[in-house]
Amino acid sequence: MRRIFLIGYMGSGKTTLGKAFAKAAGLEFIDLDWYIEERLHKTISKIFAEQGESGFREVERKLLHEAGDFEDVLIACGGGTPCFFDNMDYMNQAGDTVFLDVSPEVLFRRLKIAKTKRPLLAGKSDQELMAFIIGGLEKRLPFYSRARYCLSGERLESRSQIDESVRLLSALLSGDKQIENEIH
Ligand SMILES: Nc1ncnc2c1ncn2[C@@H]1O[C@H](COP(=O)(O)OP(=O)(O)O)[C@@H](O)[C@H]1O
Ligand SMILES: O=C(O)C1=C[C@@H](OP(=O)(O)O)[C@@H](O)[C@H](O)C1
Ligand SMILES: [Mg+2]
Repeated sequence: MRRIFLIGYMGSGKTTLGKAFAKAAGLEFIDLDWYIEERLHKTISKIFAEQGESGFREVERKLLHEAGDFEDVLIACGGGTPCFFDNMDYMNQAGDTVFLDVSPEVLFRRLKIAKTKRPLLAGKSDQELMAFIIGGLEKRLPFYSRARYCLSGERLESRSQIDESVRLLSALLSGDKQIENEIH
């Protein structure tokens, strides 16, 4: 039985790489944000607007546990998932956790064009967005760094880069020490 949790900042590529890796590995793919939206019949932005961030975090925790019961699954978390309650402990005991590591500059480039669906970023100017990413990463790294594995998520911009990252993740999870040396 395999259960993999992908974690990392917004825009690090959890959804993109998770979907591609699950397909290649024959695992079910669950994007936690999409799962929440389906179960509640509401967008993430609507949940934030109606229940505030604390309401969203309660729902996120509950549905993380629900999805975390499934077997042979890859779960792409939301950027904040590991940073609330005992979610990181839960994921580390339920399966393999992988932190997708991406620099603030690359996150900025990706998130600049994908702000609207992310309520924490909506309406921010370029300067505010960059400051928010740097500050957010600083606060969240202590949680992200508790993942069992770490992989660079910088190269996910084309089909061939995604395929290569799928290969690297597969080698990392199968215990290839050389890959661990390459990425650290
Ligand atoms: N080729 C690309 N060029 C620029 N941005 C991209 C490209 N592919 C994806 N993105 C953006 O980068 C972000 C990262 O992808 P995603 O998998 O959604 O990250 P996460 O799930 O970690 O937030 C997405 O918001 C997406 O819109
Ligand atoms: O970082 C965060 O706190 C969030 C990240 C989002 O997921 P992605 O990381 O997939 O964008 C989503 O869960 C919500 O908007 C909050
Ligand atoms: Mg996502």
